[in-house]
Amino acid sequence: MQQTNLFGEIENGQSISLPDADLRYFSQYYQSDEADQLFEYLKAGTPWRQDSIRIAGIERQQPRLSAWYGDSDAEYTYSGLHLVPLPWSQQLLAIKSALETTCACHFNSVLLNYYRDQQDSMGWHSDDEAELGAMPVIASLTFGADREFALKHKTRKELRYKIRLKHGSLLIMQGTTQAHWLHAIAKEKDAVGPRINLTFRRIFGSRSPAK
Ligand SMILES: O=C(O)CCC(=O)C(=O)O
Ligand SMILES: [Fe+2]
Repeated sequence: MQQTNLFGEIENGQSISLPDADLRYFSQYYQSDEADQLFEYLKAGTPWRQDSIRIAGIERQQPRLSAWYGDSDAEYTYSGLHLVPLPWSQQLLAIKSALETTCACHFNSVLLNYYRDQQDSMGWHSDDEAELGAMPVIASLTFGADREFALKHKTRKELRYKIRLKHGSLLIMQGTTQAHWLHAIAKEKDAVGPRINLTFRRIFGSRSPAK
């Protein structure tokens, strides 16, 4: 993790100012050698699955691999897919603890997504499921290839934003971001190497409160 200054802030955090959103970006939350190690560890050490989800009654394989870790009671359902968490690894717990200090908040689960190449993607969505509460804090870490993270406002169609999330970067989405904005990772035309993204979340309504 980056050095903190006297005020406990990470030097290179920057706010992305968009209406109705609260976004902070740390382009080098992990320095490249540590980010390289985490990428290799996560790629090789995660039991990746390709789940199917049901959209408008049609069953489709997700265009990426994923895995869900968390406290044993942090179950999560979206698009008809019910996810039961894998138990935390030491590495994921260490990352979680660093992020909790940075965000001054608690997480009880993490969704890992593995985009194998330029053909893998994630469609437009908001992370606004009821289990995440009204104004979720979502901490999104990226390892591996740069991919474009696109945002569009739900009602003000002229408002769009794109950022290439870098290896070792952290994007924090909080406040009203999920209520007002959609986000996506589009397929790309040119060849792109593998990318792993981790979104740390806090699921409410689990059988016991998050520690
Ligand atoms: O891969 C990313 O950067 C986005 C992942 C995402 O939006 C999600 O897991 O909900
Ligand atoms: Fe998302």
